[in-house]
Amino acid sequence: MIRFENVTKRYRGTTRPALNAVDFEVQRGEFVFLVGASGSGKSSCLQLILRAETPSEGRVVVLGRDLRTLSNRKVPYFRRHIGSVFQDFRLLPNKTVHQNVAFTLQVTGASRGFIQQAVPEVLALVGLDGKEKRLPHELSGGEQQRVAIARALVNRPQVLLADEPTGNLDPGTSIDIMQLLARINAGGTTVVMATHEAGFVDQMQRRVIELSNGEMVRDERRGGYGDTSGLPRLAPEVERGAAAVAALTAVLEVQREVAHITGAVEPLNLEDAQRAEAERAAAAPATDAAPEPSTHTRSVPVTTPDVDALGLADRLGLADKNDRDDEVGPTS
Ligand SMILES: Nc1ncnc2c1ncn2[C@@H]1O[C@H](COP(=O)(O)OP(=O)(O)OP(=O)(O)O)[C@@H](O)[C@H]1O
Repeated sequence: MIRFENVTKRYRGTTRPALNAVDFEVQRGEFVFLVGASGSGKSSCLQLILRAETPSEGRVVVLGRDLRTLSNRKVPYFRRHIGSVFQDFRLLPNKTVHQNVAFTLQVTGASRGFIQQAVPEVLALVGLDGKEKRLPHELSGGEQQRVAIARALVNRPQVLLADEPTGNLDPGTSIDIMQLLARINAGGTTVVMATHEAGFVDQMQRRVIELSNGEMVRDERRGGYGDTSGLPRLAPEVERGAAAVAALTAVLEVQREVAHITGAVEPLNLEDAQRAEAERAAAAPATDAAPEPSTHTRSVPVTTPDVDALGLADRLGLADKNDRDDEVGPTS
């Protein structure tokens, strides 16, 4: 149904190919996830299937047509068999839900009678009955994506391409959209979806094609997302540094009060301490494990005051000595 034969794609003005000698075949009715880090070539694959781009080398064959030999004049007819949805929905803002979907049929010259029948049917399929007269801005993100899916399906395409279809949606809405795509696939439509959603890929256990720097590095029948190290994530060091600085600030406050009472404390320079903490955090290997309490907070040269007596212990969480391992700083 879709075949990439040794496909290389070089965009004008770039040195590294976006796709390099990629080979795979998708059978009718399959659900295929395209995964890989940003820039690995997922969208380029979808653009080639849609004939929005052409390969620099190799062949792309879709629905039995070699897209190299497909004339520009025939591309709109070819695309009627390929539905596509994108992260940003791409709806016509001044047209209602019904008009957005009907528009696709109007440009292909469908009869009025067919449009009147097909549009409500496909809107019901995606769960949008009753919302026909709404404008896109009167819909939630999930509903807008459903309109885009309805529009992609109204021609009853054999293939549905989805480029990060849940990328702009909250987790709950994303699950609804994934369930809808799975249902469409169960109805016989071949689905090829580029995604960064590791959770969905892991749960659905469908075919996974993984790209890395334009090379196909995995093609697994029932796969998971695999290596998530390429996904953006918060650096734990920053959290640890923030917690340590909060602890240092607290200790400084104790020092100041102790100094006020006893006059016996060496002043601690917060900037020096922060710099030391930053250097320590940078030197420490990144880890997902719960951060160790900063050792800096324990080596501050405070002359043993009776902290409890200062009335600050409870406020700083120092009263119970058994709770030393508690993280300092924001906890949620
Ligand atoms: N029209 C273009 N002109 C030049 N370079 C492009 C073009 N489209 C994509 N590229 C480059 O091709 C490479 C692959 O991009 P592509 O969009 O296919 O990756 P992707 O895996 O879909 O990324 P993302 O997950 O961020 O959408 C990137 O280096 C990108 O900069």
